Parts: sequence; C-alpha cells; structure tokens
Amino acid sequence: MQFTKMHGAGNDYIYVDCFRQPTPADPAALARAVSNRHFGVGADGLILICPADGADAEMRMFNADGSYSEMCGNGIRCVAKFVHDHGIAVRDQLRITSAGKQFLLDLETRSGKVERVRVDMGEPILTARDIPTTLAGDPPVDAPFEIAGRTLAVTCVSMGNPHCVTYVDSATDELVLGVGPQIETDPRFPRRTNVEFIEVLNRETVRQRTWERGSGETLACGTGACAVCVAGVLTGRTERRITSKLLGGDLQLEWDEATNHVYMTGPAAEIFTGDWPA
Ligand SMILES: N[C@H](CCC[C@H](N)C(=O)O)C(=O)O
Repeated sequence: MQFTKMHGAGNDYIYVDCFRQPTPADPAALARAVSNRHFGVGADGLILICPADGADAEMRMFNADGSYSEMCGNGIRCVAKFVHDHGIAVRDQLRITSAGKQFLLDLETRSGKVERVRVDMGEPILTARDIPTTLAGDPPVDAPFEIAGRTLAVTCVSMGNPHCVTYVDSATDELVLGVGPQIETDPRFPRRTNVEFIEVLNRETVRQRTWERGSGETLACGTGACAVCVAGVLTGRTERRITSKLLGGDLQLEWDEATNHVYMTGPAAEIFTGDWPA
C-alpha cells in the first residue's frame, strides 16, 4: 500500500489515497501500526482520502490509538493539498467532507504546489450534550474542574470533536503530560476529549500546548486552536482574531461574528511517499 507522510505545523499523519488504491479493511489497526514511531512509519495517526458524492474528497481520520475522529484541522489542510497537488482536483477552492459535514477550503499555491490553506471550519458546537460533557453550562465557561489534586477553570467547545481549554500561567510538562491524559479520559467527557493548555501572551496571541485524544501531545492541533479562539471570546481573554503559537508553528484563527463560523489558516507540507507492506 502506497502512503504519503504529510504534516500541518508539525502535526504529522500518514495519508492513503483511496481514489487510486483500495480502502484499507481495518483502518483502526492500520492507524496503530503505521503511527508507531519505532515499529511503524511514525505519525500522530492515519488519514484516508476517499471519493465523496458532491465534494472533491472525504477525509476519514484515525488517531494513533486507532480511534476515529470527526474532524482534524491540520489534517484537512493536508488533504486539500494532496487532492490539488496529486491532480485529483486542481482548483484553488475545494470542498472536503468529514463525518458527514462539508468544509470549504481556499488554497494558496507557490509554483503550482499548495503551501497554505484557509479552512471554513463552520460553527462551533456549544451545547454540553453535543460536545459532549456532563459539566454544567452550554457551554461550560471557566467551569471549576477538580483533577489531580487541583482545581482548573475549563471552557469546553466542540469543532466536531471535543475540546477542553484551560488557561495557565505556564503550560508545564507536569500539566500537559501529567494532567492532560487524566482529563482526556475523565468520565465528565463521555467520548474523551482533547485538552488545550493556554498561555495568553496578549489579546491577539496565545501559546498553545495540546494533549490530544487518542494521540498524546502533538506539535499542533488545528481544531484545538479553533476551540481556543472560541474559548478566548467566551471567557473575555482574547479577541475574535488571534494567532495561536504552537510547538510546530503558528495558526491564524478567526471566529467571525456575522457568520458564527470559525476560520483557520495554516501551512500544509508533504514530506515523502513510501510503501507499506499490505
Ligand atoms: N485527536 C483529535 C483528532 C485530531 C485533531 C487535531 N490533530 C487537529 O489538527 O484538529 C480527536 O480525537 O478529536
């Protein structure tokens, strides 16, 4: 099976072109195998690029533990790059679906290759039942959250996938790597959650570290950055247009007041292609 390794701001995935080869029979098992950074290729997960009715392609995203995710912000930018650069649909605006939702993407190219992508990520999901979380509030905003012997203030947002955002003075390893996995699997998140630890640098800039559901800490999380943009407005900490500075690079976010849509702009890069024994 041929694969392409790509990344968006360091959030790396193994991409499989299911236009030109069969769709893997067990993508969860394949995700676990190829993601392993010692016994496999090494990635944060697996993304299948599939034909879609009424859209240029469908994205099916699986975390490194094999769990399926409804959406992947860094991933969908790379899917658009692949679809354009590999000749599936050579236009500067594409429609990609994920979990039954359609997303509109605007591509910035240089020498015929996509370098940056602006994604209309749609409306944030703010009802607790749909995030989902058992915490009070639609959504919970700076809600007290007892965990690991401390009380955090959490703001919960879904971008199709669940996010738990907390603002800290310093996003330490103790918090991200120690508390992150405890929040990810806490029963107050019935479908687990991604966890964002945020340092506010000013009203237009944050520094973000993310413990991802199903993948652990990643160098960037696109849906997480969108959730952080929304949480910043809901908590009054940041403006509707921000830059999130992540370990792997910067993403630009905007929660547009008129449309209620969140827009994310960031890079997409192809690293190499290879063959994985079927
Ligand atoms: N771990 C996430 C999926 C990947 C999201 C992230 N890599 C992004 O760029 O949005 C989840 O299970 O919801």
